[in-house]
Amino acid sequence: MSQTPVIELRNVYFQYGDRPAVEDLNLVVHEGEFLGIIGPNGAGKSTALKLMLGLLRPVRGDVLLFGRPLSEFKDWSKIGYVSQKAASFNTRFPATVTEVVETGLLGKKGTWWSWKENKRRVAEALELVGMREFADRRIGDLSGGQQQRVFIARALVGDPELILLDEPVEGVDAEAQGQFYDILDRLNKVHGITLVIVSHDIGTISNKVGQLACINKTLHYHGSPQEFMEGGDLSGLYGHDVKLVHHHH
Ligand SMILES: Nc1ncnc2c1ncn2[C@@H]1O[C@H](COP(=O)(O)OP(=O)(O)OP(=O)(O)O)[C@@H](O)[C@H]1O
Repeated sequence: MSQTPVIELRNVYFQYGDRPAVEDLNLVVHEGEFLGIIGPNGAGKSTALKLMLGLLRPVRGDVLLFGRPLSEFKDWSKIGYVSQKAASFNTRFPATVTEVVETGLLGKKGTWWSWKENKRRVAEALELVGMREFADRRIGDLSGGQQQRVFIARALVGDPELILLDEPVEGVDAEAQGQFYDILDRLNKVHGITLVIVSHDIGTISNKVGQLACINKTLHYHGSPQEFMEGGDLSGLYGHDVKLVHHHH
């Protein structure tokens, strides 16, 4: 296993207008990890993810991907992203499942596969998320949980080493959430893909991930989910939301 972190945030600072969203944030993610990022509403979790993806540039501090500063990093095909917006996808959008997954191959600089190779990759990605039989269905005709699996397939189709997911199971029913986490677990354990997932749901996420990072502008905790749950006093961080902590299984 390589020692170079997959993601490294060093004293990262970001603000929208004059309101800081991320302050002095340090975070290291190693190859093969399954990291959950939690924190209260407006804590800067989505902002942190966008900083990792180069969608936002830090005002101060450094972001390194696979050991390279963001400004030098070009290997975007190594990274898949499932955005928060995927959950509020316009269900009247007329594309088929195959077409949605194919968009994950667009914009992958330096890769130009044949039509046949593209088809093979799409089929393989759909197979991995158990959605191959839905290939020709319209995305809008699927349930929320099935749509989310299609969005994972889209993130997977370029064969990434790292996938970042921003609250991907928001609004998805409990059974579909379970299936979704099973897929993530397999991608991580069997395929060795490093995963970073942002979630509101501390109770569920703590049972799924290997590492937990708790962010409220800056990093408040980084370690095992078990220790975090046993550690107790989150009131300083969560205020009235501490009740969520009792939701462990
Ligand atoms: N595009 C934007 N313009 C201005 N302010 C923004 C923008 N995006 C986020 N913010 C603000 O920055 C702060 C951090 O937002 P962010 O979405 O990163 O938090 P979050 O932890 O992901 O929140 P949530 O759990 O509610 O999704 C919030 O106060 C938010 O209102």
